[in-house]
Parts: sequence; structure tokens; C-alpha cells
Amino acid sequence: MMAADQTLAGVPSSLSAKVVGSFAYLTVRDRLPTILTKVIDTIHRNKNKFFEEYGEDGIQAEKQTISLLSKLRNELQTDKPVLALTDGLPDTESWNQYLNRQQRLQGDQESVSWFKSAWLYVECYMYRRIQEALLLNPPISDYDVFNEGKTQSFFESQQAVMALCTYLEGVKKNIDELSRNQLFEHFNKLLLVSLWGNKCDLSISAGQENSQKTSPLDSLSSLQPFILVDDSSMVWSTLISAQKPGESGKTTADRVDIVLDNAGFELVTDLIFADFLVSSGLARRIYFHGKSFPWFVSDVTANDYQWTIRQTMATNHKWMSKSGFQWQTYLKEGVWSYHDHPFWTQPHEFCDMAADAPDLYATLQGADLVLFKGDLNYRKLTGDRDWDHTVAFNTALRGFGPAPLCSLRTLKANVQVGLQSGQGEKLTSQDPSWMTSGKYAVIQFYNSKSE
Ligand SMILES: O=P(O)(O)OC[C@H]1O[C@](O)(CO)[C@@H](O)[C@@H]1O
Ligand SMILES: [Mn+2]
Repeated sequence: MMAADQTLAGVPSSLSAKVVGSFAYLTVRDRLPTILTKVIDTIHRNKNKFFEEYGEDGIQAEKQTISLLSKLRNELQTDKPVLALTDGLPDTESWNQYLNRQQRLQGDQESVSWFKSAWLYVECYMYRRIQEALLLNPPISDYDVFNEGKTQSFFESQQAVMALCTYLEGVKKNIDELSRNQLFEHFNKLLLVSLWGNKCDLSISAGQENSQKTSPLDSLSSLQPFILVDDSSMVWSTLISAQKPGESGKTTADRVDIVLDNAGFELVTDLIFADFLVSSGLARRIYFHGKSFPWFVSDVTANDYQWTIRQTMATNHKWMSKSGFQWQTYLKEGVWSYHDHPFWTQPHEFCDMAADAPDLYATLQGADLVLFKGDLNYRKLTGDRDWDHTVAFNTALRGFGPAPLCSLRTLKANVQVGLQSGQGEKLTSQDPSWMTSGKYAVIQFYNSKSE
């Protein structure tokens, strides 16, 4: 049987912790156990809450869950084989099949394990095992172990959110009088705000405080040199060329999909951008795609999405609460909708989507533009492989292209394609941690239809 590295002609190997000293290795060795320890601590701190809600059963569930999670941490730290899931949920079978697939790729000699197999796979698997530990303990199955961090990030970013909502209100006030150039400028600003909003995830910092305290609008121009690929003009022209006369008499693109990443400040920047797209008439509808269970510490679930809109409505800042009410109205009217699909919480590279989640692929095909937020989505777009930096984005996508798409990502993992020749080497010599510090970003676009 072939080794994992040689499975596909011309396609580089998956990043893996087996490369000692690599970012994948450091993540599996240091960051993932830290995240698990924090999860255990959070559950323990909430013991009384579980007792109040479920009595003795709550206490038992707390103990059992902690014991499963400690076992998981031990398996990880001692590089034990990855185990099949036992919780019998709708996605269990698919996870177990994926384990077999990894085993086939790896060959029979060694088991699939934390430090030997694909980093993307084992990191995703850890979050699914956290979910399993909770699901096997029914009274606390719905408990979101990452909720505290996500809500804290939202509250700590209040000043920045207020500044953005005030800006949005100003734009909307005379939106019908704006020239196309002025509209483009606002579009670009809010796209950049949503891009840099991705700095605020909690997974890279293993859950440490990570919020936005100042108005991001003020720092956009100083951040421009850190954008390594800027295809924003292609995003704009895609929207403009998708415009069709709608029922309302307005000429708009029909649908923009946003594949969300993190809750807290980043989610608000995405909602603000989506509000702008609709209120400016650039898009008629927005589909938001989120996670169906807590994922990578700070990712958005349906609960986080609704909570964020409710909180925004409930503040006593005039423009912020006005924005919240507007978002609620968009949802009621179906202008906005939230969708989750099990594929987003699976470990697959996106080039597998058409075969492994054809319904989701078909849904995305209905969009005029799909925006993929964040680093993990970028890893999945490119298969989390050891690509040369100069390889074209569409080569790394390996046939994935349900609709014109754009990745809005700050770099937090060592995969980056589509750079100019020499650009990667220059960055490495100037700033060795350029791919993982979150300091750099890309706006990277691809449209299979324009090939
Ligand atoms: O929220 P984002 O932008 O996807 O970033 C999360 C990133 O942090 C990490 O967890 C760091 O290990 C990456 O695996 C992941 O890509
Ligand atoms: Mn995330």
C-alpha cells in the first residue's frame, strides 16, 4: 500500500504533527491539550449549575464527562490510535468511515494516531470527541463548553461594535444618493473589517482573551501592507455582474453566502457586511452557514448567531440596537437565513464536498458569491497540504468551485498559496512566523466559470 505522502500524483502531503517542530506538531503537542484542559476546567467550574438543574444526575454527568475528556487528553498526549466514535449520532458512521479512509491512505503498518496522521483530521476529530463526551452524558449534552469565551469576546468588543454600527447607519442614511465609486469604497472598507475581524478567534490563542477594543475602521490603511493577496476588486465585479432586476424592481445579485467562522467580534463584522450588501442593493439575500455543534473554540453555532442578534438589539446604544432590530427583521422576512450542515463539522477537504456532501454543494451552487471566513476554511479549501507558495489558488482547490468564491482569512496555519515568486521567501526572512501569527491576511478569489 502507498504511504500517505505518495497517494495522489502532484498533490503534496497533508500537514502533520509527524514533522517534529512544525506548527502542526506544536499545535498537537501544546495547544490542543491546553484547550482540553480548559474544557475540563470549565465543566468542573459549572458543577453547581449542573446540580441545580439536574440534581445528582447532573453531578454524575459532570464526573463522567470529565473522565472521558481526561482519557481523550491522555490518548492525544501519548499518541494512541484514533478510536471510532460510539455515540450513534447521524454523523457517527461518516466519521468512522473517514477514519478507515485515513487508515487506507496511511497503509497498514501503523495506526492512525494524533502525531502520525493528518493534522486537519486529528484536530477536527478532537472537537467531535468533546461533543461525544457530552452526548454520552445526556443531562448536559447541550452544554456549550466554549460559550463563556464567545460571549466574553462579544462583550469586550462593544466599543468597536458601536463604532461600526454608527458608521453603517451613516452609510445607510444616504445610500440611494451614493455614486458607484462611493459605494465601492464603503464595500471595500466593510469587507476589510470583516477580514480583520478574523484576527479575533479563540482557538489560536488556546482560548485566551481575544477581542477588538478599538474601532477597526481607523486601522484599515495601516493594515493594508499586511494583505498578501488582495482580490477585492474581483469580489466587487462579481457582485456587479451578477445583478439582475428583482421582484422589488431593484437590480441586485440574488444571493451571497457567508461561511461563518468565529462568534464574538468577527461575527458582528460579518453581520454588518451582510447588512451593507442588502441595504445597498448589492445582494437580495444572504445565506449564513454555521456549525451544528461547538467547534474550534470560537466558531459560530445557531445559538451564538441568535444570541448575538438578540444582544445587539438589547444594548442601549441607539445605532447598535437599531442594527440588531434590522437583522432580526431580515431574518423574519427571509432576507437572511442561517443554515447548518454536518459537513462543516467534519474533517474533509472541500474538494471532497461534491462527492461527500452533494446536497451542500448543490446549495452553494445557488449562490452568486460564496465568502469563506477564516483560517480553518482556508485549510479545508487548500486541503491543508504542503503546497508551494506559488501554486495557483485554483490548483490547490482541486476542482472545488460551486460558485465564485473568496477566502477572507488571516494567516494562522502554515499553508499559503497564490503568492508571487519570491514573496514567501522574503516574508520568511523578514518575519519567520508570518504564516501563523494572524498578522497577515489574504482576500483570495476564484471563479471556475471564468476559466
Ligand atoms: O478561527 P480560524 O480563523 O479558523 O482559526 C482557527 C485556527 O487556529 C488553529 O486552531 C490553530 O491551530 C488552526 O487549526 C485553525 O486553523
Ligand atoms: Mn474559528
